[in-house]
Amino acid sequence: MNRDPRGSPASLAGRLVLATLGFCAAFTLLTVAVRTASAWRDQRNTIAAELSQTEQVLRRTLSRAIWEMDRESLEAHLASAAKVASVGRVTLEIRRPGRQPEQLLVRSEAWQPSTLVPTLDRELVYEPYAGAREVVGRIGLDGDERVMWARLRGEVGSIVLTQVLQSLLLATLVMWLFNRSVTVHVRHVAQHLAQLSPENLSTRLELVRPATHHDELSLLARGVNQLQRSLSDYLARQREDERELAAHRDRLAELVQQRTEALQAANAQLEAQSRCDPLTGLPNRRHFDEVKEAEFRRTQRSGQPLSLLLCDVDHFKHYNDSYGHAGGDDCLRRVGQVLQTCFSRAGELPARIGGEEFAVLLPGTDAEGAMAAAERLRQAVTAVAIVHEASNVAAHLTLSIGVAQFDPSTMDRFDTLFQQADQALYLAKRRGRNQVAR
Ligand SMILES: Nc1nc2c(ncn2[C@@H]2O[C@H](COP(=O)(O)OP(=O)(O)OP(=O)(O)O)[C@@H](O)[C@H]2O)c(=O)[nH]1
Repeated sequence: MNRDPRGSPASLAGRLVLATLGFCAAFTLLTVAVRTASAWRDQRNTIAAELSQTEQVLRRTLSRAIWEMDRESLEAHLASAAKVASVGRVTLEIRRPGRQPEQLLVRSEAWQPSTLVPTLDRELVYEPYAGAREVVGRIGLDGDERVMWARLRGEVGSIVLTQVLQSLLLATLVMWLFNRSVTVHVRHVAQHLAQLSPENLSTRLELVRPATHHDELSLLARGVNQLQRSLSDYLARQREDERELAAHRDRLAELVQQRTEALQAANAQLEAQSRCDPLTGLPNRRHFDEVKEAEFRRTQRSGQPLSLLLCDVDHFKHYNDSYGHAGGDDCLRRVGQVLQTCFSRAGELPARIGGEEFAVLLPGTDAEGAMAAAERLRQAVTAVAIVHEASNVAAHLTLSIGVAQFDPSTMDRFDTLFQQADQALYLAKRRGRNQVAR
């Protein structure tokens, strides 16, 4: 059950009953006041009627008793009149010709004069024979206020009792009807709403009562079911959108991955191409320069030997002139293949460093080893037998090779080693080409 912020039960039926009781109490007060005023009037009229009735009963007998001077009878009648409940006092004035009027007075015990109760005052007339009417006295009757109040109290008590009973019965009926037709269903709706979750939105709200009832509660139930349907549709759409979004996200991630891999491959290719001579496929001058410095420093640190071969195609200008530039390119390509074949061990670095110039870096190889390797290369190029008719050295293409070994005592830069290999190459050229010099 919901409770208000102060913790007291927030019962609609309870509040309705309190309001009904409050209204009934005010209505009862008003009704009691009106009915009491009416009862007051009725009581006065009743007492006036009783006084009049008493006077009518007494009139004749008293008139005769006065006429006949029957004092005993007079007093007896007066006493019986005083015994009537609503009569508080009886006053009798006796008139006789030639005499002072005489007054007889009978009153009930503790009677008090009051202006609230009715009184009655009549002449007494006696008619000893037809046509002879004579006034023999007066009779006065005063009502008894205490009797009127006692009767009024009884009547007001019954009025109050019936009104209170009526109010209580009405409040009970209202509460019972309200509980049965409203509170029970409102609680059911609240319980249904409290148990709702995205998983059970399809559970319809059904009021426990005949379906023929069409009122505000039916509207409420219809509204709740409509809202549940809308929410359910909305959540389904949202789930579908999320699924699509996730699929798009996965596809996007896949595309990004593919693009990244393609970019990385392209970068790697560019990186490789930037270090590769496109004509021969050998490492180019840039790659050679990077590696040579690293190997030079490593040799300085480790004390391992390091040798360098500088190779130059003999009379290549004539070759170009004889077989054209394309033929020259093809020739360079074949020389490159020979270099790659001869120096394929780990650490060996053959490279094209100029037009028809090649270099070979040989880490861990001393001068003798380098000389032998250079000779093997020279012979390998000769063995390929690339026809070079314009050469005055041989009928085939030849190589001149300069060899130098790193000497830590005299060399502090790679350039020094390079210069020494270049001088050896120059020497090989000068000695007649197609040879290895040191
Ligand atoms: N086809 C071709 N020719 C090139 C390339 N690079 C340089 N050359 C040519 O190679 C020739 C080198 O000639 P030189 O420097 O005079 O040397 P050489 O003719 O080999 O004479 P020696 O070295 O003294 O034997 C030049 O004619 C250049 O044009 C190239 O990539 N392709």
